[in-house]
Amino acid sequence: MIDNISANSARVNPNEHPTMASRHELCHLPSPGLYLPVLGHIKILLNGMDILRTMCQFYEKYSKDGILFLSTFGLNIVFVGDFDTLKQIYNHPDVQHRAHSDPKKCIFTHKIAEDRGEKMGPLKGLIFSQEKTWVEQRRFTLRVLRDFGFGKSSMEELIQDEVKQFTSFLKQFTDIPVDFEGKFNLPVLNSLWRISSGESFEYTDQQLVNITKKLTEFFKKTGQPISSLFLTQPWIFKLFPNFLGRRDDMMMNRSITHLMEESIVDHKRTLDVSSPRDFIDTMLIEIMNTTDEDSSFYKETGIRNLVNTMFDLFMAGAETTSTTLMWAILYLVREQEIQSKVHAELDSVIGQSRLPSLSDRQNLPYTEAVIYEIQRCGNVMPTGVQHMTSKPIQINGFHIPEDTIINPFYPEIHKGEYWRDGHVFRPERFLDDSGKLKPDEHLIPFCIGKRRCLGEPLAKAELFLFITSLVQAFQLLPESADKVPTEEYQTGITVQPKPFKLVLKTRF
Ligand code: HEM
Repeated sequence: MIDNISANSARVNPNEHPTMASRHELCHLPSPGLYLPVLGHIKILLNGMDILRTMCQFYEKYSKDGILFLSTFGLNIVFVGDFDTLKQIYNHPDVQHRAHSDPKKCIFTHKIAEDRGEKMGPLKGLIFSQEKTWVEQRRFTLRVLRDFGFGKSSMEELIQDEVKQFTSFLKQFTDIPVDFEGKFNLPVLNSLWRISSGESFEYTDQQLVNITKKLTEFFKKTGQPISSLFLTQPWIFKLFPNFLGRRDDMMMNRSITHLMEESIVDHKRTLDVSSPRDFIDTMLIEIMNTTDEDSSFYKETGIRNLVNTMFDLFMAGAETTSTTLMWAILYLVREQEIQSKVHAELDSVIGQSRLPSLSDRQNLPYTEAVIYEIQRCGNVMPTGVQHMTSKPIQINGFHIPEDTIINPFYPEIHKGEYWRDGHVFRPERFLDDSGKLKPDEHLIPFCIGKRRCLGEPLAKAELFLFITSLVQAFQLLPESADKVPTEEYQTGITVQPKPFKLVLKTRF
């Protein structure tokens, strides 16, 4: 059960910590016990470097009714590992914020704005905005992306072009051990960039190769507990500006902002209001037509929202999709029997003379089930994206104060008790007795509720077209019989497989 608490119930003392609920209001929640000011739950810090493994152990040992409260370096987070509880919470109108209700107290979003070189303050764009700005930006982005591509055949053609280019690029690596790390970043990013800005990059574009590399590093680093210091102890970074490589992060963020700004300037110069070409043109026209000063599309505010929304699409869409594709390759290499079944299904439905298309999906239930299983086991965002309560709520009998961070806990949602053999890669769990695809609402890689992933249709199309086209063209083999890649991972916001090599053999 989830309820609102009446307006006069316990409120947060905003002086105690500027970004989150106070300690005494959270200490009744299920947690690993001893919880010190600044350091937080000391057991997390004593438990070694693998934060994800530690969290799984703690979830098993200390959670109650799907709830676990953890604090590291003063960052207090409630994790939810129960599907039904998460469904209620993430649909709740008072759990749709990303940050503190008072913009002055959003250290998290101030940091992001500062990193991006944003002079107009925090909460711009899509992922990190809330309330009016978020509603307007999300509605607009969904509509425009739908008109320009998402769910349309034009989107499919763009991705297919990219897949073709990528498959022929890979032909130079056949029959030798090859490391795939980073190889999906550019084609994935190109599909997204083509849809939103009408442009595309060369795979050899050094500036872009560097940005994608830095973005990957940034995703890895930000998932570590020590990175909580950014949010809770900003004074450290005033004293030591390059602590934890913060200056590099800022440079990386600013080069992405710069890329967006340049593209917007180019679009402004060549804009024809009667014939918008892409997302940027359409938003520029919306900005030109907006006279309401409170609108997130008004004049310079509108431009800054455009820059940040573009940044958000780039950031949210590239790393998640390419990491999922890395897990796809890993599981296909590990599971040769499953790969053979996919080959057989693709050969019988599509053959060799044409590329797979989205309309083939309905005739490829086994392949679709394999993709579901890749998303379930790969679990690329183990703690999703944070939400914050804008009012106190009651969950499963627990009081959660206003301005508390809430994250999903995917290792439990995607691999826990519900799935019985959740740690086994078994696509058949998504098929019924007659071999038809059997989706399961507990599989939620794109999350659930009002803020669920906005790029889901694009991501699903990319996963399907990249995976099927690669398997159609190649046999993916381990480097040698005794070097089968393991499911070992590198933690961060997204979880990547540890680097491994495979051998590609051309099939036709
Ligand atoms: C396999 C690929 C992907 C996965 C696993 C994924 C997963 C997620 C998750 C878990 C969230 C958080 C939802 C929440 O806060 O409740 C999210 C949000 C978001 N995703 Fe994705 N995503 C993927 C691909 C994409 C793509 C391709 C795009 C870009 C077009 C995209 C754009 C976004 C945006 C803009 C948000 C923020 C939505 C909001 O705050 O309203 N994602 N995604």
